[in-house]
This record gives sequence, structure tokens and C-alpha cells, in this order.
Amino acid sequence: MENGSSSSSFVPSTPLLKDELDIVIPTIRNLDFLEMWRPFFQHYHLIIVQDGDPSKIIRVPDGFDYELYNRNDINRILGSKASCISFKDSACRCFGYMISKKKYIFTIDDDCFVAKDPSGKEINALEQHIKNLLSPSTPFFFNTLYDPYREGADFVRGYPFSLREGVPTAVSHGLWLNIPDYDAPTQLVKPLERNTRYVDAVLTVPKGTLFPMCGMNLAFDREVIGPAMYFGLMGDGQPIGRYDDMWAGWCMKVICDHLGLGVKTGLPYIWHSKASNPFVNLKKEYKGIYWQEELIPFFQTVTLPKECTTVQKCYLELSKQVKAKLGKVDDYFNKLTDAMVTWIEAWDELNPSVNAGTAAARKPNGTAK
Ligand SMILES: O=c1ccn([C@@H]2O[C@H](COP(=O)(O)OP(=O)(O)O[C@H]3O[C@@H](CO)[C@H](O)[C@H]3O)[C@@H](O)[C@H]2O)c(=O)[nH]1
Ligand SMILES: [Mn+2]
Repeated sequence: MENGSSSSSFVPSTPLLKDELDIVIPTIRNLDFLEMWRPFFQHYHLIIVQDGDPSKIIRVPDGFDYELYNRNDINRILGSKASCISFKDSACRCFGYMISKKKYIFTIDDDCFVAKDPSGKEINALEQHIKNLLSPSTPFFFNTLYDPYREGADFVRGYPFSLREGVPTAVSHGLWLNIPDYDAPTQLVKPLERNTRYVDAVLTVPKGTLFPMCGMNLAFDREVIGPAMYFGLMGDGQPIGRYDDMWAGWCMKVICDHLGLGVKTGLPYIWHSKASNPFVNLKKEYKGIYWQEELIPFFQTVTLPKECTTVQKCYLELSKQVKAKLGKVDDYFNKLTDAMVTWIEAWDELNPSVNAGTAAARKPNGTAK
């Protein structure tokens, strides 16, 4: 493991959650992209998860405070439990979630840059994620004026007052201008399509609704939902890739719904600069494209018993249901359920004190059960 830092003469005003948030970056390349993020990131601690060849030297620009973990570090720290951390896939990023000691995580890919809003102003994506996480969500009743807690908005007429307190926000899911996060078939059919549409909105994903969570520009409350953010078994030696964030998003969402926690999507945007190879992506994704026609009905019908009052208990119960109901889809899911259990064991080993997910389950009227 490598630590890096160098003094900076600039004395910043104290950025929001400066000492309570880690930025997790999975990478196989040099991190020159950080230069563009410097004004927004340099006061935060980075956790760099170096994938692929551990002997490769990853260059980190001066002036950032970071810790870097390669595969040798992961194997040394987790021992046999390292088997649950993917290799040669961005799913490795979840090791950064586990090793962090902070309350919040923001994860970003190294081909994501600072985007501009329609006025031409550079978007501080991290600041927007923090705002999203620090304000409540409204999963039980849809507000047609979008985020009611935002400056210049509110709950509209007919919105039940008993629900206006909202619930704690566990996840903030950001979006991307330029290269959209399309699956390989769509990439192949629409190779030149670029996302130029900036939608100035933050929405709560309603309770009971799943969504395709992308890991490119994502933040979450690690103490509330961290153990559910396992990015699965992908990449080297696995029959599937590019479903890491999707798997985590489906598991996370059913657990958030059960515990009465909120998930937001929309702002902030980042500028996604590089389209990965659609043919390589098709090879990684193709099993996922047909498996998910069985996975989605499974997640849509999952129920967790009321005894599942922590994220860990929910996750272990979910792993049992995956084994029982998806093990017959493909033996991969039996391996995945074992890895889900290993992930929780490793999480609890590295984080003995934080008993995540103890947020009281909330009844629809917003009061604890
Ligand atoms: O083997 C690898 C490949 C890449 N990385 C790092 O992961 C991110 C994403 O890589 P990249 O931008 O090349 O790929 P995308 O197709 O754009 O990624 C999106 O698809 C999802 C696939 O799971 C992913 O969550 C999305 O972000 C970069 O930082 C690479 O350096 C890696 O660690 N190992
Ligand atoms: Mn990318």
C-alpha cells in the first residue's frame, strides 16, 4: 500500500465533509484526469484501487492525499477473503469502500471529467452529491416538482404532510454528458450518439422500483448502506463483466426499500470522455443481457423478513434467496452467493465498530417502526 501527499500553500475554506468522505477510484491507467478535478478534489482523501498488473506504477499528480492499493495489497489485507474482490474489472473498486474509514464515499472513473452546465459553469459533482446525500429522499410518494428540498422548490399541493419529513438518503447516482453509459448492443447500433441533454433535476427512485445503477459517478453513505455496495464477481475468471454496478444497485435498492432509505438519481453530471470497445463489452455483457430477464423479476419479488434490521442481515438473507432462486439459472450465482457472504465477513472484519444499516426501518408515514 502506498501513501502519498505533499504540502499545498493554498489554504482552502473548509470544503463540505472534508474529513468524512473518501473518493474511490478504480484504475488501470495514470491519473492525470485528476488535474481537471483538482479544485474540487484536492482537499479530500483519495483511495485508489489499482487493478491489473500490480507491478505497474500508477502516476498520481502531486498535491493529492491518497492511499493506493494494488492486487498484492488486497491479497495481503484480505487473505483468502480476497477471492470476493474482482480482478481485471472496475468492480475492484468496492475494495475501496471496504477499506475506507469514512462515513461517505464518492466513486468516479478515471475517464470522467468536469462537465459544464448550460450556463457554461463548471460542475462541482462532489458538492452536488454531498447536497443530495445530506438532504432527505421521498421514496413513498412522488413529488412532481422533483426535489422538494432544493432551493426554489417544495412539495406540491396534495403531497401528504405526514410524508414531508422524507427519509435518510443512502445513495446519490449521478449522470454523464458526452459518452452515455449504454450497453454494448446499443453502443454498436448508435456508435456516434452523445448525450447532450442536461436535465436540471434530482429525483428519488420510488420505493419498489429498481434502476440501472452506474458506478461511474456515484456517492453513498457508507455507514448506512456500505455493506450492500458489493460489486460482485466480474472480470478475470468470471463469465460476466460490466454488471458489477448493476448487481450492486439491485441488491442495494431492495435493501434500501426494506430499511426505509432513499436513493436519488440525476444531478450531478460528469463528462464521460471515453467509449470502451463495444465488441469487448459485448463479450463481457452478453450473459448478463439474457440473465437479467430472470434477475429482475427475482429482485422485484424479493421480500426481506422484519428481523433483518441491519444491512448485513439483509444482505446475508438476500444471498440465501439468490442461491435458492438463481442458483438454477447458472452455477455462477452459487459462486456469487458464496462471494456475497465472504464480502460481509471481510467487511465486518475490517469494520468491527460500524454497525451499518441500523437506520430504523420506517413506515410510509415516515416514523420509525
Ligand atoms: O479491467 C479494468 C478496466 C477498467 N478499470 C477502471 O474502471 C473504470 C471504468 O473503466 P472504463 O471507463 O474503461 O470502462 P467503461 O465501460 O466506461 O465503465 C463503465 O462501465 C461499467 C463497467 O463495469 C463501469 O462501472 C462504468 O464505469 C476506469 O476508472 C478504469 O481505469 C479497472 O479498474 N479495471
Ligand atoms: Mn468510461
